[in-house]
Amino acid sequence: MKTITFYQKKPGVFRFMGWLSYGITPWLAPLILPLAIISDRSTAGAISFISYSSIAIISTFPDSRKAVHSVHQLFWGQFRHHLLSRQVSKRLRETLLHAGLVKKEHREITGSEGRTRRQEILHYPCAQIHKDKVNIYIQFKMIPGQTEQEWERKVNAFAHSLGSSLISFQISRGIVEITLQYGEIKANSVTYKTDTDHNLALGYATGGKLTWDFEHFPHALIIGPTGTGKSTFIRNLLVQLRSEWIVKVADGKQVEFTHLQDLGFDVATDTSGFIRLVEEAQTEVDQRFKTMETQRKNHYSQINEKPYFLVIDEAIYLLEALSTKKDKETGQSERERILGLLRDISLRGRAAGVQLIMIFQRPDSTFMPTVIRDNLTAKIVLGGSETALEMAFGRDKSKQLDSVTLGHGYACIGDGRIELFRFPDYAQSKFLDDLEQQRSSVAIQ
Ligand SMILES: Nc1ncnc2c1ncn2[C@@H]1O[C@H](COP(=O)(O)OP(=O)(O)OP(=O)(O)O)[C@@H](O)[C@H]1O
Repeated sequence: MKTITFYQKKPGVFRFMGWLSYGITPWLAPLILPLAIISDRSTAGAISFISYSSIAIISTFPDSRKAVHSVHQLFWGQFRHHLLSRQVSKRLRETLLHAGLVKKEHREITGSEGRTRRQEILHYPCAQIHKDKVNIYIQFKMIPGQTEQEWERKVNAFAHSLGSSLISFQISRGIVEITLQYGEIKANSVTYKTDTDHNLALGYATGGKLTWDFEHFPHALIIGPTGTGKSTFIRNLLVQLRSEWIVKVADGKQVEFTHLQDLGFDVATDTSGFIRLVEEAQTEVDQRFKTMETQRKNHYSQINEKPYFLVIDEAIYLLEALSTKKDKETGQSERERILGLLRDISLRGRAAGVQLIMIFQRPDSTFMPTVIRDNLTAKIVLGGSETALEMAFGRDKSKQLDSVTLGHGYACIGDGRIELFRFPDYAQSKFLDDLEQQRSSVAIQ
């Protein structure tokens, strides 16, 4: 994280010249040093010439060019950093002034000729500014006499003046903390899980990696209309599921995950397979509960069980295909029965370590009754469709969300904040290669 200096007054030209000279030091040094040290001008000139020629020759080789470039960056970067501090400070000073957050003091000043004039002195709040590749973090110390309401009313002005979006804002004990996002969230690399912790990375948010702690916030609901990168996102999740964990996949589209069968995964592609996976998962919940009861334990890890994932892709296709004809004996249709089992898993799965990951192309309350939806505590919407956001996060919260581009989504874990995040593009072929490699390395061990 870099620190940006906040100049309460416009820095003078000498400071600018000072930083500029510092910035070009590596380029001036071969000229100035020989002239300063050697009295014979022609010898000094020859040394300078040799030094510059050597730099030019060195720069033709890629490796040594890198070294020359990093020396240049070391010095020039400081000058650029000064320019950035000037620019940011200027914008902040203007914003603070227009927002009325500056204390003005008037003093009578008597000149040498004995004439008195009034001078306005501006007192800006002290500020600490830091930045990383995505965010700017500003911390202001309120001037005594200012109120929190005065700052609250003006907080958006800081985002506008720095051309960023407001991520968070907080006031406590006279300290105002503002986080602004100015850069694009980068999500270039797929996350491979190397630890055994019970969490999965969803992607990258403004504060860094966004992780889903599935132990505390069980089950995920993922909604993404076609073409929003749903399958890509799921690949990013699946690759993190450790090989000792139990993973079952119901593939409603019958294309996306069928290849996983070749790698030993239990994949169902038709209705009967889907029914089997749901029944098995629910039986697993029952059995784990029974074992926990007999052993007087209250968590699946205490009975040496591993996390169990039932991933249901394009759940609507699978649920739609289930019969709605009521059974004479039970009075329940097949669809109602399966929804009942899913509801049970969603309710009791946490303690048993059985997780549901349900993926929908379109939100539909028939196939996602509120009672199940509410128990899927990690909610993820890809592509930002209005209805999908509304269904996942509620009308009030979703109103504030902008539409997003491909590769982005919104996630809300538990009752937390809705976070904009980005996930990496991850081709099917690379995903299958990665899984194959993971499986073979486990086999070798
Ligand atoms: N994070 C990303 N960044 C850039 N491009 C992406 C990203 N995710 C997906 N894409 C691209 O978007 C296209 C659609 O991706 P994907 O097939 O995962 O979407 P989908 O929602 O599953 O679509 P469908 O429902 O039609 O299968 C692909 O060409 C993919 O390369």
